Amino acid sequence: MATVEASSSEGKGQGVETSVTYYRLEEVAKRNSSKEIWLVIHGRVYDITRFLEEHPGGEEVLLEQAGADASESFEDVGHSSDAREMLKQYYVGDVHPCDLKTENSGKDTTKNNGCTSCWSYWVFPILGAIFLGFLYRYYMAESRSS
Ligand code: HEM
Repeated sequence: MATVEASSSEGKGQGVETSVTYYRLEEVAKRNSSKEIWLVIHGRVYDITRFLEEHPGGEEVLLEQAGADASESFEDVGHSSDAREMLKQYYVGDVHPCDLKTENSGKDTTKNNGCTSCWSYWVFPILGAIFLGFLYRYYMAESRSS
């Protein structure tokens, strides 16, 4: 079982113990039988086995997403805030951080493009400021000479 237990309990009697279980995507992918269905929504892992028959949208759509990342299809439907609230009951853990990284680097090409172009966010304002500085000095020199 490829789970990592990340416990950050603050000690006995002090607030709620917060422990997160991380699951690798390959492990989630195995839970795709009618006996056990897990899926991922926004980096969180849900065991929706007991929810299958209750789902207002039907079993079929959930079975299609079994063991996979259903974030997109979940959002496409435009689920209500009640539906989002329901998710909490089925939460079992988070996707392992290593899998979150590969997800981004593999699919999100805009992120790379964003990084290569981010220098423009500070270079252009600086050049603009220098230009305005020169302009100001020029006008000051002009007004003094006249
Ligand atoms: C554990 C995750 C999910 C929960 C708790 C959930 C919950 C709900 C609820 C409460 C509704 C009733 C309408 C609403 O309140 O928004 C609904 C409708 C629906 N859901 Fe889900 N859902 C889940 C996952 C999914 C996924 C992965 C799909 C994939 C396509 C899906 C497809 C639908 C559809 C098609 C409807 C019917 C929408 C309609 O009739 O307008 N749901 N769901």
